[in-house]
Amino acid sequence: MSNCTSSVIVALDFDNIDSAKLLVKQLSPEHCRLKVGKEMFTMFGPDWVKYLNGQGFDIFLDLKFHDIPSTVAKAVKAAGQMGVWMVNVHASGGKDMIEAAKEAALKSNRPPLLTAVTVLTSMDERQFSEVYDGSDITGKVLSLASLAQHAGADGVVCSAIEANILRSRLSKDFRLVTPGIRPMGSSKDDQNRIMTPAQAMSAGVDYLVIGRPITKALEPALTLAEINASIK
Ligand SMILES: O=c1ccn([C@@H]2O[C@H](COP(=O)(O)O)[C@@H](O)[C@H]2O)c(=O)[nH]1
Repeated sequence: MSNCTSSVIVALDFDNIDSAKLLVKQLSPEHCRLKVGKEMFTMFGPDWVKYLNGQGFDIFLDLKFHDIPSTVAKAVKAAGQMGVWMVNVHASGGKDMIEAAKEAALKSNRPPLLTAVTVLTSMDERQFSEVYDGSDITGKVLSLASLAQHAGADGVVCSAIEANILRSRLSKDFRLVTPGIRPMGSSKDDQNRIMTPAQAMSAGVDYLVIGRPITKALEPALTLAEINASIK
């Protein structure tokens, strides 16, 4: 584990490892954690995660496993062996799947935190209603988060918009990990449920996942420093 003092997790979504390494060299493990997602893991695999770990960063492996319990358990075990700090599954995979994932995580020497994705932050009401009938986003996030907590997850991935209600209904140490974070004035891209870093922290979020507003900034380290200052 690093001695990170920040709540920011920088999402590394690059199709080129040299560009990603150039960015990482400008960042410090004290000032942020890093997230490796589907694109970079598919292209560069466990070696990329080990490289970042070797630079001293805590790594959130964001592969959002969603499969039968035994398959997810084996994937989480493999993630634990890679030494990641956090790994995630889809909460909609159900209680048995989350329990199996948690059991597998606990078998690691240094068990990763297990979080469960509720409703993707890119989803607005229209997209949501095309997938789920007869419920609203907040209600669905709350029910998936309660399920995840009862199944032993350490927290959920949700939008900061839901943080207030989750904080009031779930245990205090249940981690809220929120993508869809946009500093004032930055493009929302394909995110729909967004908040600024300061708004999210006031709503009770534990970790802010921020990708493009930092990775595409002219001066990523400066942008990160400004975000960190805004949430002190
Ligand atoms: O609901 C979710 C779950 C995961 N993500 C991931 O977070 C980052 C966000 O990147 P930005 O560039 O800041 O939009 C990205 O890697 C997603 O895969 C999410 O956005 N929403």
